[in-house]
Amino acid sequence: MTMTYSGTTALITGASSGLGAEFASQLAARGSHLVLVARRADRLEEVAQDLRSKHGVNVTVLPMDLGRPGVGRELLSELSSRDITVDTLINNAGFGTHSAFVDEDPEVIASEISLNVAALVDITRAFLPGMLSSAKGALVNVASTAAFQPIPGMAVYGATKAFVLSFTEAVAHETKDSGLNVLALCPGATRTEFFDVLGSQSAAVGRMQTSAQVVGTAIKALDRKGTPGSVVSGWVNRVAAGFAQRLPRAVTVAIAARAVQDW
Ligand SMILES: NC(=O)C1=CN([C@@H]2O[C@H](COP(=O)(O)OP(=O)(O)OC[C@H]3O[C@@H](n4cnc5c(N)ncnc54)[C@H](OP(=O)(O)O)[C@@H]3O)[C@@H](O)[C@H]2O)C=CC1
Ligand SMILES: N[C@@H](C=O)C(=O)O
Repeated sequence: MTMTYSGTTALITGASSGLGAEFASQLAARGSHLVLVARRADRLEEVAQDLRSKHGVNVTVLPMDLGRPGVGRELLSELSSRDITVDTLINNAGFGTHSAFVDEDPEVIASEISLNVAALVDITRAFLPGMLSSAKGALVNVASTAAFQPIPGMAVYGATKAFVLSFTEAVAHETKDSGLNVLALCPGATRTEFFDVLGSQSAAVGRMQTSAQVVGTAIKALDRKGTPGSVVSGWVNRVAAGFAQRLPRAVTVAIAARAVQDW
């Protein structure tokens, strides 16, 4: 059953680059109006202008730092004041850190948890009631294959993504009869600005996918009758995630420690 996005509105966090910009592009191509959020206003405007002219959809740009308490309510009241109702929410903004935990900067890891976990939960809580009553859209939370095992060298990042996966699958179950499709998207290494922000390319495990492949996986999963609570992008990543869930925990930690290099 193909989802109909035409005439609905999607709020996408982290839409100034990478997977967020690609979600914006694929949803606009299906006729969805957009609300784009991230910190870099110029990059959001570039994405917005391109999609307005290609697809004739309404695109609202909200430059905002989401790594602060209360962002869910702030976004909701800003959009209510503009009479914009959100049918689809793509919680995509996030970043990673890569070093031994003892060497991590306490302020940076606090921001990482605020953005990857606290903001995602807060924004979901703020918009879920409206999305449940609309029942025309989807909630997609971007987790990672990092969610399937502890990752020495990326301890905080892996834990934030394990949270996102667990949280989203639980919400998917709670809302399964509501008409809202809820999905945790688990990409493996993907060619975006993620590894530049991380400051290391050696944390990329396996063959890189493109943003188009990863977002295509999510859109396809949402189109399926009986959308799963989570989906892993790419068959190699699916096999690896399957092993990670079946092997003894000590073995998966040791494998992850070797796979993520230079920490
Ligand atoms: N690339 C990969 O290999 C993988 C990525 N992921 C996940 O995918 C998601 C998207 O990352 P990806 O596209 O790869 O990386 P990018 O670095 O390209 O995109 C990250 C996005 O998040 C936004 N962002 C970062 N910090 C904030 C903030 N404080 N407030 C608001 N927006 C913010 C950035 O915009 P701006 O700087 O303008 O604020 C940007 O739009 C993340 O959750 C990441 O963990 C998961 C698995 C693999
Ligand atoms: N899964 C990616 C990040 O989330 C990675 O391979 O590092």
